[in-house]
Amino acid sequence: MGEQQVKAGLDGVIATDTEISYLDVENEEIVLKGYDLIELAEKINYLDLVHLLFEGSLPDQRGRLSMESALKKEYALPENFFDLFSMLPKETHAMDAMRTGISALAGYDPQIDDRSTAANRDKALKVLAKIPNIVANSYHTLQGENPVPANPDLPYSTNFLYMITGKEPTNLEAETFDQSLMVYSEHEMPNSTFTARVIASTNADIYGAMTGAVSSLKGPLHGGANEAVMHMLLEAETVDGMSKLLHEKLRNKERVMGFGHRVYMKKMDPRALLMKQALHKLAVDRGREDLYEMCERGEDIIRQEKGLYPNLDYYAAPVYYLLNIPIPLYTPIFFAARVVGLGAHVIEQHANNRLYRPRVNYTGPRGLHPKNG
Ligand SMILES: CC(=O)SCCNC(=O)CCNC(=O)[C@H](O)C(C)(C)COP(=O)(O)OP(=O)(O)OC[C@H]1O[C@@H](n2cnc3c(N)ncnc32)[C@H](O)[C@@H]1OP(=O)(O)O
Ligand SMILES: O=C([O-])CC(=O)C(=O)O
Repeated sequence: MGEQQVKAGLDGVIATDTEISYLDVENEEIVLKGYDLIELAEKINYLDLVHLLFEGSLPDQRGRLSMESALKKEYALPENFFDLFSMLPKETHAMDAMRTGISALAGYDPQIDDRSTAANRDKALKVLAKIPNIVANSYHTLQGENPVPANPDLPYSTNFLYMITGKEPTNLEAETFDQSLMVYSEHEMPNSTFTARVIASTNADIYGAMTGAVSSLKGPLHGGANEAVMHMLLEAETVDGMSKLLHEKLRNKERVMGFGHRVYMKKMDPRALLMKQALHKLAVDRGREDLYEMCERGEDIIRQEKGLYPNLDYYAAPVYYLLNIPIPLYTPIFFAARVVGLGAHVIEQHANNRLYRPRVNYTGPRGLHPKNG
């Protein structure tokens, strides 16, 4: 095999054919099954989008109700499941607790070794049904709080937010949270989706693929950035504080969390723009226009100084803050929203599988020999 040029970070490398989604950078469109994700996020709700990704079409009223009722039947976790979380050290990060929960679900699924599209869809729906319970209640358990039981009278995403905060959300809160789940739902081939597909390509099961994806998503260069953004905003405290902090970070050549993207790099992430608008509405509602102004100031500075634009995590973080969501749950929520996208990718991988097994450009020594004895 002759030497081939390595693309660091597989930048620009095409990993697979897919019918799920595509980042059309030229036209600034995130294509999801033929639709524009932003238009979907403005017009439909999260469960409609789940229907689109799993069934291939937007639902009518009957399809919507039947998907919601199928999910509700699967809300409950196996008996004594929360004991798992009470055994973990109190310091365990919410992402690690969630990863443990998803991994543990594998043993309860009699269909685990069935990789057919129908069985994989059932399994992905089960994870989707149970993920609000795992995210909210692994956290509550680790905090020494009582689990918040699901309220099946609420719509799926409203119930998710309710289980996190323990309070029934207002319409504005519920709609904003639902929209955030939509913009986080699927994004072509990020590191976590690639991880899931690589794992699935060994014919491993969907729980294994998703557990691996959680580990990938936790990293601060990926999903972990939303938490880091909120810590930065809290450290900055004020609009002027934001200027000071960012200039200091730039002087120290630090990466500023929530900015830049492998694919958008020179353009604003359209999902960030939608969350920016959502933040404005919430900030006005809460009398926290200062938080919105801090974010705008940060956006201006990083564009002027580095030519970089915010990604989704930059504006999702303050949105979650104003929804009274604890910061350690920001990345688990990102993952929960992405279960649908990951599920679709594992289904597609198993339906037309070839093992991922690339080669290397070896740069180490050759011809060495161990000494005898
Ligand atoms: C929803 C999501 O998961 S979106 C991603 C969330 N992650 C973040 O917000 C973390 C901050 N951002 C970053 O670290 C990067 O922009 C990434 C990881 C998202 C993309 O990285 P890559 O495509 O690999 O770009 P790379 O790391 O090579 O950066 C290219 C250049 O831009 C600079 N750069 C990129 N992002 C940033 C940033 N956020 N702050 C400061 N400089 C940056 C790099 O320092 C580098 O400069 P150099 O060429 O002078 O060394
Ligand atoms: O696409 C990426 O590399 C990261 C990202 O924005 C996402 O996963 O939503």
